[in-house]
Amino acid sequence: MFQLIEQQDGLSIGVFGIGGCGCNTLNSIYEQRESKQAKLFSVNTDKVVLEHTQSDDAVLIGAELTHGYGAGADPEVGLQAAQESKDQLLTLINSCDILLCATGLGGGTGTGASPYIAELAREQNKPVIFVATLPFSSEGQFRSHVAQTGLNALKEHANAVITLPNDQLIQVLGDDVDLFDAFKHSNQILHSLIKSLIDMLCYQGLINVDLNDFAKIMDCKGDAVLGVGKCDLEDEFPNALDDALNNPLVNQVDMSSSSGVIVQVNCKDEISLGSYNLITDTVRQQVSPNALVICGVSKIESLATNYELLIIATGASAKMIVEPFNNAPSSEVEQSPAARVKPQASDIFDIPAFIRNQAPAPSGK
Ligand SMILES: Nc1nc2c(ncn2[C@@H]2O[C@H](COP(=O)(O)OP(=O)(O)OP(=O)(O)O)[C@@H](O)[C@H]2O)c(=O)[nH]1
Repeated sequence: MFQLIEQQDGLSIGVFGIGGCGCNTLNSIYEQRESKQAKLFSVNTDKVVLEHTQSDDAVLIGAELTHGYGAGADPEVGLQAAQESKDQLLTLINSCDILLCATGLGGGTGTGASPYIAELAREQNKPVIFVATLPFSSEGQFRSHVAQTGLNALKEHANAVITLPNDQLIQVLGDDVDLFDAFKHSNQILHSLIKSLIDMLCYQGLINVDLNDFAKIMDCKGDAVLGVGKCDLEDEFPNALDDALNNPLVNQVDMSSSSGVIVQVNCKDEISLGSYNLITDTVRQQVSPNALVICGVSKIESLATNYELLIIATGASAKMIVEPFNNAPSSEVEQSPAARVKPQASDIFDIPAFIRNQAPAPSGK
């Protein structure tokens, strides 16, 4: 259990982007952020990616171990890199009250460093929430297995882990979607989940969900789901609710098994009591009568739409599980970081880091 947290003048939220995917998400958040209440921290073993990530503070983890060349898709290297940089990570962790982290599971840095960062945060009594992508099936069984092992480790330490399987990008956006557009879309979802959390925690609500309510819900073990729905008119609430509860890009969980739920309604102006009741009743009907349901309402004039619903359910069981790993073909086992050399082209950041890293090293380097 968490100790009660004294909320001072302002809550300090640390948004951590860990590994290549996490850093891409930070770039998207940085470009669109409205307030500096949330501090953005990039964490990577890859120096070049870090230099191209927009954040308030950056930590190159494992500089001695990897020389800034990434973790080579080896989570053990990601873990050791984070352990080498424990003091710098602790400085960042201790500068915030709550950690919201974005990462991509399946590579070395995010998969290896994330559970360790979550563990450090829990030791410091800080609530820590992860939003993590799972790799495309086409990336191979080796990466799926690495991701699944990392996810299990992450769940042991983080308060809540929300997963976005990349495969669902294809199902939702279609086979023809450009890979970069698909990632942009996914990063936008990661961004919107994190932004809604920041809004809920930072704005003083009419009915307020504070950090201790939040910590209570986050303390319910099991799978977590977090969804956002938006609308301009009150009679569009059923659709917005459906969007929040059934975002096809977020791994679905069985709401009826969930033991804790936060329903947060943000509105630009006001909301009728009838609509508020409709929203909270609909959510209550989906969960067990014993579940702890906390509802909040905040007025946020800067919202892009008139209403925004945020639903966080924890302690649930997953509806969808990543296929277990059998035998990884040896050809899929990737090179060690020391054996890899990075290309230097200046337009390289048009290519997601994990694809860049699979490209053969340029000859002569
Ligand atoms: N949705 C989304 N997924 C990404 C993105 N970048 C990478 N991924 C996914 O995340 C997984 C891990 O890739 P990275 O984040 O680049 O890897 P890393 O954690 O930095 O690890 P190393 O490169 O081995 O040091 C990949 O297998 C992809 O499935 C992105 O921008 N968006």
